[in-house]
Amino acid sequence: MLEVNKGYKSGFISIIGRPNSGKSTFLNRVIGQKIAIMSDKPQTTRNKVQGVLTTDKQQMIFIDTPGINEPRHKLGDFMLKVAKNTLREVDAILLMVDSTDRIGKQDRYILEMLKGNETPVFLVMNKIDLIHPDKLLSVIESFRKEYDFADVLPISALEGINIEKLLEVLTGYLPEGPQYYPADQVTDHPERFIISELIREKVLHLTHEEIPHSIAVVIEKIKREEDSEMIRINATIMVERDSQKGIVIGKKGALLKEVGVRARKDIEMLLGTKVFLELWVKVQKDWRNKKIHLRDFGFRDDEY
Ligand SMILES: Nc1nc2c(ncn2[C@@H]2O[C@H](COP(=O)(O)OP(=O)(O)OP(=O)(O)O)[C@@H](O)[C@H]2O)c(=O)[nH]1
Repeated sequence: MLEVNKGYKSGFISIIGRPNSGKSTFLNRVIGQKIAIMSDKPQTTRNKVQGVLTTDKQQMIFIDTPGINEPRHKLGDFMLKVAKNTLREVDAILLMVDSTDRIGKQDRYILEMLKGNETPVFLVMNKIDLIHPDKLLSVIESFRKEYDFADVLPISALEGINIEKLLEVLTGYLPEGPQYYPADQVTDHPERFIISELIREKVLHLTHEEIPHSIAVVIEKIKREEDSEMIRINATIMVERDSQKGIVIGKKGALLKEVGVRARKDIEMLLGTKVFLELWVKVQKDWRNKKIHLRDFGFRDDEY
């Protein structure tokens, strides 16, 4: 699942902009029925995953970046740093603007925060259904004077104008990458995080120093078996190097098996039912670079 298939693209996209600019309307429009609203993410998550758009060619993960819209005095230095770091690590940023508004103090504040950041920023001029094209051009001009946008994309989130075009442009900026979320995932499972942590804990316990804490466990599937109380869980342990894969699997699979036995016991306690746990180990070279994102997905990071 998390292997990078050649040509498959995936990435994290931060949607920022003033309140009322149409961010929610946009997300609903983009993702519609396909939305996987991650409303039950653990409270510790910093950036909320708002929706995942999966096709056979790409996966776009839209995240909310708290703190961006706040005036500076309301933010601690730490939060500000966190927000800035996030914006540096996503693959694209959509700055959503209500085209009927003039550029304002808050927009300037956001643009100021983006300066020096190399992530492509797209100016999304929303609500074009409400504005004359001539006026639109002058508003765009006032924004472009302030920032070097990767592209300017006029849309109407409400009426669905130019949405496909926007996605197409965005796709061009996504890197090749794995499918982070299963395609069929409609809602996130609240126990998902705890289960992944239980498995991760067993791996770390049984491997000592050789395996860094940055390993992650991705729960691919949690499914109740038909006609039985048994729950089937498929999980992948992500490591960074082949050598680590060998360690986690162990001689003739002994270590992985032990991880499975111990984790299964705990998970059965947690869920109060029999569990069939299937574990895989995969090497994902770029894993560490995606660390920030993964933390947002509910993976703990002890170094943070
Ligand atoms: N005419 C028109 N109205 C829109 C469009 N997009 C959003 N709106 C309206 O603008 C208002 C604000 O939209 P939201 O999607 O809630 O805005 P938001 O940016 O998510 O707002 P916050 O949650 O406060 O940050 C709503 O009444 C929407 O119906 C559009 O393209 N055209």
